[in-house]
Amino acid sequence: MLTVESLKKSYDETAGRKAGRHDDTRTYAVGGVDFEVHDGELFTLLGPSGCGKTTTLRSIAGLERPTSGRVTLGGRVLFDAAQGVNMRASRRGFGMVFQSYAIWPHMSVFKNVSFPLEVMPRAKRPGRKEIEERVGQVLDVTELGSYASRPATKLSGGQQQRLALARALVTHPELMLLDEPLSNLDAKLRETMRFELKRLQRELHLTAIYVTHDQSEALVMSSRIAVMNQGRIEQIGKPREIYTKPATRFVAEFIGTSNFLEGTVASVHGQEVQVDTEHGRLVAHEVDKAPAVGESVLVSIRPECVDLSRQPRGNVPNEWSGKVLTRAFMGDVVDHIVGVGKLEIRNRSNPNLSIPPGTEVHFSIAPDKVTLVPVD
Ligand SMILES: Nc1ncnc2c1ncn2[C@@H]1O[C@H](COP(=O)(O)OP(=O)(O)OP(=O)(O)O)[C@@H](O)[C@H]1O
Repeated sequence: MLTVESLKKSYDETAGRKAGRHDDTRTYAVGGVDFEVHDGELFTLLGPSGCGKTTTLRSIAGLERPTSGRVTLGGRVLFDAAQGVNMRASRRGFGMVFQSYAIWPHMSVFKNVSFPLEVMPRAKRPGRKEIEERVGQVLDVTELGSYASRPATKLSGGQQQRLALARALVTHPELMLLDEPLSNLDAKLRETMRFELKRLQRELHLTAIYVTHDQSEALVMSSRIAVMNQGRIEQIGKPREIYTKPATRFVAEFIGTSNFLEGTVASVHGQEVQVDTEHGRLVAHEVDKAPAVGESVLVSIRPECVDLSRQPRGNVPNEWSGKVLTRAFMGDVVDHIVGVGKLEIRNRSNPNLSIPPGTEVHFSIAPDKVTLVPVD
């Protein structure tokens, strides 16, 4: 539905002009990103502060003029640097919700939502009756129906956030652009709103681009995630893929926690790869892109895939032993740090298994949970 091709944005245009075409010394906030957003999808741009998420979103919205690249929506060209096309933001017809949800404080809840329809150009503006119907509908789906006549400022934070959403939805936008819309809410409300937003997006079959630096928010809500780092996309995939098969060290580190071991490939048989590390050999199964024998790789193992036990199991692959150094109880899970020589391996278990520091233990890792990340 939406296609973004080779999008670049530098805020440093004068340096670029001085440098000329062949010696570009500009710094790029977005350094060339490509992606497609499909119909009905919630597509997330995820990455640390300053990686270029907002700049990418604002470029799609028409609020920033990209330095180069092309943006199309269903075949309609919104921006094309080469052809000199740059459609005005107001003509792109997107619904936008930002971190500061900026509802209109002097208006009622109803008026906040009806206003965008009332100020539409005369040719497009719906009649009074249709306005009432459409506002009623979006207030219902955002569960604000019973607050219609209340002043907007007399709503809780979560309700104000839903109002911002209702106001963006009422114009029936083809695409919603959401920039950290939950970041002003307290932790508990943020969690509830994640599910509400996801429900709304599904029920209304909305297509949305969602910007966040919060990896758990991205994992919960997204159809697909693009992980960004320093103005570039490191990986695009479904949440489970991004989590279980990180393509780069950055992705593995940014999403969740992981144990990392450096190793060298000892053998490859189809999708089974044996890797020698300083601390012992590991076997990995279901390796999609098998590396070559002798190649350096980074092994990534999620803490919940480290299967800890007091007794050796024997007869299982990837079984190592060590000593518990630290134990941390976190309510629903317990983490153990196990020392293997100089290496520290983090395990995450059900709290039923709680082993005190100083205990000799054994652990194994199922070969399909051993992920090999190419060395950058
Ligand atoms: N108007 C501007 N003028 C100059 N530099 C800017 C401007 N806006 C953003 N930048 C720079 O561009 C880079 C990308 O910023 P951007 O806001 O897109 O990142 P982000 O990933 O959305 O970060 P955050 O999560 O902190 O909002 C940063 O280095 C930032 O300092």
